[in-house]
Amino acid sequence: MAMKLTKGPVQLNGACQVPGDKSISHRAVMFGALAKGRTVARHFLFSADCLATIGAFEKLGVTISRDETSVTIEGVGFHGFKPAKQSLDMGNSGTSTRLLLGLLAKQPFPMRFIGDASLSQRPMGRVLAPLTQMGAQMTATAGHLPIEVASNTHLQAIDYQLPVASAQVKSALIFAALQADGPSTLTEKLATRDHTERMLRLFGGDIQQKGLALKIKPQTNLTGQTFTIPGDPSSAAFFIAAATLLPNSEVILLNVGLNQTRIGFLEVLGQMQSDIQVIQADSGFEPTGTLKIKSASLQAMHITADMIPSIIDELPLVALCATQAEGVTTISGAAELRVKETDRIATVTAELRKMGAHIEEKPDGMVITGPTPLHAVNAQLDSHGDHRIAMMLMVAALLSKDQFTLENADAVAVSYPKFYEDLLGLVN
Ligand SMILES: O=C(O)C1=C[C@@H](OP(=O)(O)O)[C@@H](O)[C@H](O)C1
Ligand SMILES: C=C(OP(=O)(O)O)C(=O)O
Repeated sequence: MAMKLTKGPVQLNGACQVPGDKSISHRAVMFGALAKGRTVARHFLFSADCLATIGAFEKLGVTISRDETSVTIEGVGFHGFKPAKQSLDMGNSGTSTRLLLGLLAKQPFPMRFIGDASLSQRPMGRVLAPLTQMGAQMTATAGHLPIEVASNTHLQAIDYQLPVASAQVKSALIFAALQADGPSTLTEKLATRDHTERMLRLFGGDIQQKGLALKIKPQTNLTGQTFTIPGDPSSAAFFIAAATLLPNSEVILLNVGLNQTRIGFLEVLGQMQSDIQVIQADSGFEPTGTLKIKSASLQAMHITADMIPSIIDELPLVALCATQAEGVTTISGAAELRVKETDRIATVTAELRKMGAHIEEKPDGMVITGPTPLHAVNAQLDSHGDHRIAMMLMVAALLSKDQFTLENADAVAVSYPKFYEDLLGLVN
């Protein structure tokens, strides 16, 4: 599908509530299935990625029902899954694949994991290596999907230093460690999103944290819960960027997740001199709040490796903001961007260059010189099938005020099916 707009607007105004957090929605289904009893997750994100997680559990015999905004999971416990008659199709979702490989590493029946063309090129060795060390029986083709998981009845505890900063790897190993034969220790290089740890505690589990080290005891007695999922800060980021960059804008975003491991984009924009007011709400199992964003003139900044995990999914937008900021912005230590839905260093550079941006590609980041006006006419913008690139380019195209076409615009279905509707609803 190609998105076409005939005339770019000049400002964004109004209030919006972005859909539920993608990372937390995946985990709600996973913990809901593993627990005993019923789980109800409100403000659930019904996007293609989360539907892949739901579909996998349904194939494993879990009953999951939904209404417009919530999902209900009838938990079966760690030992209640039934052999799937078909392959488990992970679609485009790295989170579903990696977390489920850990969660399902000890089942007394074989499984086959498959995914779409993009997912089938993404590295899975990062979870297969430690899971195999724990005793899981998994076979991939050169570290990629499809993956055959053999029947397995034993997992050994592990003491593991994560070589990449990845919440997906950490979470896969937490799920496996819950089913191991003794306590496991996982140590991170940099703090990554901690939604798995928080949700484990919410479901009655225990996980000890000391600095960057996690200690997990074997435990399979989780209890179903009812809770509300906060708005996804990574989806909110598109509105934050658009309101900041489009002059005379003022946007209020309600019920946005403000977990410390996810607010790097707010911190980066703050350092770039944005105008964002954060009103914290009462903290539940995940902190949330309201954001009020006004237009601002941005200044360049240097983004280094230690900041990357908390802005990993927002980096395409950081690059866009940098094209409008005064000075030279550098992003380094972000090589992980190369193994996302697309090589996001390459796609961001290529697409924003088409619009006239000054961006230089580096092996682990980008160097962006601003401010430069962006032009979308005849740019033939293309998301390359990557949802975050599609949404970033939509914001970039609004800035250009030009008529434009965005190829593969429907990629937004992966994390935010109603993105265009919500964004254009604030345009005036
Ligand atoms: O754990 C998660 O829910 C996620 C972790 C991150 O991936 P990595 O762990 O591969 O960095 C992030 O990019 C992805 O969108 C969601
Ligand atoms: C990288 C992402 O997701 P996943 O790894 O789950 O495909 C993302 O949503 O930007």
